[in-house]
Amino acid sequence: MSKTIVVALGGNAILQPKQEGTYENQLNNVRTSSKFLAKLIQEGYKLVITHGNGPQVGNILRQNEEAEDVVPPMPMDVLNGESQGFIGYMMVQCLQSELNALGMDAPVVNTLTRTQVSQNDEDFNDPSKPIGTFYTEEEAKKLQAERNWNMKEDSNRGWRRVVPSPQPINILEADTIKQLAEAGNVVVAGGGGGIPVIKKDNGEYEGIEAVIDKDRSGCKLAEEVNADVFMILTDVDHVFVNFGTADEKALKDISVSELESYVEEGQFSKGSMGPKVESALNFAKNTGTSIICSLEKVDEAVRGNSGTIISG
Ligand SMILES: Nc1ncnc2c1ncn2[C@@H]1O[C@H](COP(=O)(O)OP(=O)(O)O)[C@@H](O)[C@H]1O
Ligand SMILES: NC(=O)OP(=O)(O)O
Repeated sequence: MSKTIVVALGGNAILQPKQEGTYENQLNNVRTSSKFLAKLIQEGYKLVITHGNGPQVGNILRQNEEAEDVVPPMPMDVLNGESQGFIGYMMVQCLQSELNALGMDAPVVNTLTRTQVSQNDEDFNDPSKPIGTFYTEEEAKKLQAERNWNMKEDSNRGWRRVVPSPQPINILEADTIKQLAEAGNVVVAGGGGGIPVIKKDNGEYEGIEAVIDKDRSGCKLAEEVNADVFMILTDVDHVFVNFGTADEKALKDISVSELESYVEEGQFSKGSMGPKVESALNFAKNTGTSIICSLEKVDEAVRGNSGTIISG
């Protein structure tokens, strides 16, 4: 039986920090990403793809705020839903066309996905999720003072607005996603970490304003669909220790306990590599193999020849 891989595709793969952010920019990036993802399908893996939305949801939020005098702004859970539709649409178009070009006829579907979170999550008091574009420190401090935005430095790449990012508890559509994948569909799901919802006392779900980290929700999704492998695709070939210093060292094959000791040293930053390592560790501890690698080397990594490969 063919193995199932859940892939979490980095926001960088859809919109790079230095790009303007036009539809054409993003469509081209998704087209390129699809070529790499199609290799996994060509090799016979069942694929569930989740993706980031940090740049996009930040831009949609900005559009809502700038136009608030003429169009009523929508809450952030709705904006997450919009970004799932927008990015999911591009992924379905590009991946389907790439598969057809390779002579494969697997249907590609995008599933609107909700992720349950807790309204008591500590990130609501100290937001950590960077969204939207990058600013200089001076611009960031001005925006913080004038617009009351919460601004933080993002992995030495500049300053960004941050919003609450609660831990995912449960992927509400997981069973449907699993059935779709088992039936031979390529499934795009849980985009932007899923639409954050809380469960009320009467058992109903209600949206809450936040952006869930897609690596964390991707791990939950991988657990809930019983994936064999959880791959986090980003723009670096490996996880590094002493990242950005003269002593930096790439991690290749690594055990859970060794990687945990680097986490305890504080090697991985909160808004970028931290959640990836945390999510990869959780999956490797409880379920299967985790791989953090670059999108471009995804097929090498799945064969064990690139990336940081974490096993129990
Ligand atoms: N220890 C580390 N090892 C590798 N990359 C790191 C590390 N710490 C921070 N990074 C940064 O994390 C970035 C990837 O995180 P992020 O931009 O959030 O990814 P994505 O958008 O692809 O999900 C890399 O481009 C790199 O600059
Ligand atoms: N939601 C999310 O994790 O987005 P990015 O990967 O773009 O930060």
